[in-house]
Amino acid sequence: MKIIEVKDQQAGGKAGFNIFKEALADNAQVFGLATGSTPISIYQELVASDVDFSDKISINLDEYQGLAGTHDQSYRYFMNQNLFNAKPFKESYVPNGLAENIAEETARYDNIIANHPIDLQLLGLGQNGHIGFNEPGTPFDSQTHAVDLTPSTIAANARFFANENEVPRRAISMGIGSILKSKKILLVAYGENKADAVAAMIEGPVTEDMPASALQTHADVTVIVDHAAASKIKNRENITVL
Ligand SMILES: N[C@@H]1[C@@H](O)[C@H](O)[C@@H](COP(=O)(O)O)O[C@@H]1O
Repeated sequence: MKIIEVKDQQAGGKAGFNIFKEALADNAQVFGLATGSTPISIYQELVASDVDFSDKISINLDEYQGLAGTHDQSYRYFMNQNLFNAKPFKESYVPNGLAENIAEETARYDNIIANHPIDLQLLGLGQNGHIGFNEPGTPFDSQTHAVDLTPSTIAANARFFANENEVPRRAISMGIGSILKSKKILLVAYGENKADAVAAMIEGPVTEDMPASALQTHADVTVIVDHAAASKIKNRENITVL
């Protein structure tokens, strides 16, 4: 893994933006995208730039079950607000949170991923080490699946809702197996509350108890962290400090 340590989220946004630019220069066609507060500074850099995604495809990691794309906490809505309205793609896929037949929806999504191999996958990191909504215990070969969110994820995501009761209990997520098929992966994490998960992801055992540790098995992963998120990494020789 290539580890880049930056001063703050703004600097992380610029470093992440450069990786998107490199991918575009390398003829990337399909971008795997993420939600949460972490990717916002990268999206701001993309929106402010002359980057053109109008002939590219995006595939998002996940969506809450039960929320329409027009709900202001749905991930479709988040993506429209933070990126797609300003930088439209030729096609932007997000799981359908209102799908009645979940098996059909997950199969449809797997088909989309199979038909559009992801060139660059952007990831945030849950405090418990989740990537997308792949909670601890998710098999490393998983495809798109329905997820029961853990109490810690529900509590962590409650900050975006009026109260914890309004946080959906279930989601649809791209699987770890699908994420690992991406040509290149960029994971971003900021803040002290991510420091344990960051260290475990990079230096801990590769175990399904720590979903992000699966990234140790991938050949092309870049991690962008701020000082606080990097603070528990033991081997500092591998870190490029910008
Ligand atoms: N499903 C998303 C993840 O994809 C994201 O990485 C995580 C961290 O969010 P934040 O970046 O706001 O810390 O939140 C949610 O659970």
